[in-house]
Amino acid sequence: MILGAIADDLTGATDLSLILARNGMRVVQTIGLPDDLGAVAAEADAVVVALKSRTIPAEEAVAMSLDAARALQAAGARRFFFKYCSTFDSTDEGNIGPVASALMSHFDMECSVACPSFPENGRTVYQGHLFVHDRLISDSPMKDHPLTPMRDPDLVRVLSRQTERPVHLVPLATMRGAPGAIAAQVTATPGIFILDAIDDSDLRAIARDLADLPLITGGSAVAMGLPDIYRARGWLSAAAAQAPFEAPAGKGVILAGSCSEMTRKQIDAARRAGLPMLQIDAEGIAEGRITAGTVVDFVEKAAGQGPLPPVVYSSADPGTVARAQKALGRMRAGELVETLLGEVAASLAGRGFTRIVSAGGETSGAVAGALGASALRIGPEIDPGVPWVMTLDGERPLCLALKSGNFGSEDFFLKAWELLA
Ligand SMILES: Nc1ncnc2c1ncn2[C@@H]1O[C@H](COP(=O)(O)OP(=O)(O)O)[C@@H](O)[C@H]1O
Ligand SMILES: O=C(O)[C@@H](O)C(=O)COP(=O)(O)O
Repeated sequence: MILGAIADDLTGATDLSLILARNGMRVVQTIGLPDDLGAVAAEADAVVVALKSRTIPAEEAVAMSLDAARALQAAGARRFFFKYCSTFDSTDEGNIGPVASALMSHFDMECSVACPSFPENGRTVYQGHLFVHDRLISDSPMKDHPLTPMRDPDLVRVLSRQTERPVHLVPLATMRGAPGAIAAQVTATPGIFILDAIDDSDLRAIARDLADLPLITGGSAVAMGLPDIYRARGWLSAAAAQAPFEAPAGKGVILAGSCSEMTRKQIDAARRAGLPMLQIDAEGIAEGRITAGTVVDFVEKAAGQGPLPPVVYSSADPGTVARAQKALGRMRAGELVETLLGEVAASLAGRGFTRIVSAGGETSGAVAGALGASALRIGPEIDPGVPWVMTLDGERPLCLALKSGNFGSEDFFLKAWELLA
């Protein structure tokens, strides 16, 4: 293994795994830290460990991430990547700053870099400011995210609030300067450097200049240039022929806990296309009106009535979410929904469902956790950042599509199904 990556959520890990696989690395993604990481790593150029550390208390996220780093190191990783969201999802308490800083200390580094840029999905960084398509992030729907509302677009300022290390900017002019210019700036002063990056050539310049940093932190696309550099050094084994990705027969379901604008559009598109729909909500779960049992009954009946998978969604507009959070507390409202969707997924898997689309990072973490999946193989790409994946453990393989809330086109749910057909 060359690259050991630590991702702060599951959909983010899948996104990174897809980019590395697309660029020719043999990738295995784990969910949490399995006991046999060494065995998993023996067959891979990169291992991506998916944590669920984005919104937990910072000290827990640090401890979890350090455990992952130590395990990846013991399994032979030579370079490390800390993956977080392309929308830099975090709060003033963390967890990007505390985890990046702790990993830097672990690897004995005075300086490293941070960059969420993902141009293919419309995330760019200019003058240290994060844009989502044509808007500053603070003017995008991310300002109303249920757990990590992003209301400051200046990443130097955002990260400075999360770490005591100095935070600096590498401006676009340096990013596009002569080879070596980025490395020269980054290694001249201690601290974490936010990197401007507005297209893929900027991301490839990061790999060219910084592939020898023990740790790079960023969104998935920041890793896109690393496989070519490793290959040029003869570090990658010739890719063995991959077994075809054959989805197991069985019924399917779509579970959506993301409240992002894009997921809500995807739900509307699914409704228009005639998919059976069930809306759930946090207060209904808290009051016992909605249980895993009632939801599973609906899904089983609906799945028996036609070829299209049923959709269960808690996705709601910011006003509705805010009311639930006021009544129940922000974290509790989220946990109620996540736990229920996890229970539903596990129950359906036990009843012969083999294809599950899950929308939302935290949601997908809860769903995969409840399914007991611990390792995934990356399959065909549905939309940028979202592949079908197959569980590698358990008695029967399951096909999962773990969709970041913001990713995918409006017809994502339909497209996902067509791809398996
Ligand atoms: N109706 C709702 N009321 C309150 N919280 C909700 C509701 N629906 C979903 N949530 C919570 O919002 C969070 C969405 O986060 P996540 O699943 O990561 O989606 P995204 O990928 O869009 O960030 C989850 O914790 C989820 O349980
Ligand atoms: O970088 C990204 O945007 C994604 O890989 C990601 O981290 C997704 O997080 P969620 O939006 O919470 O699914």
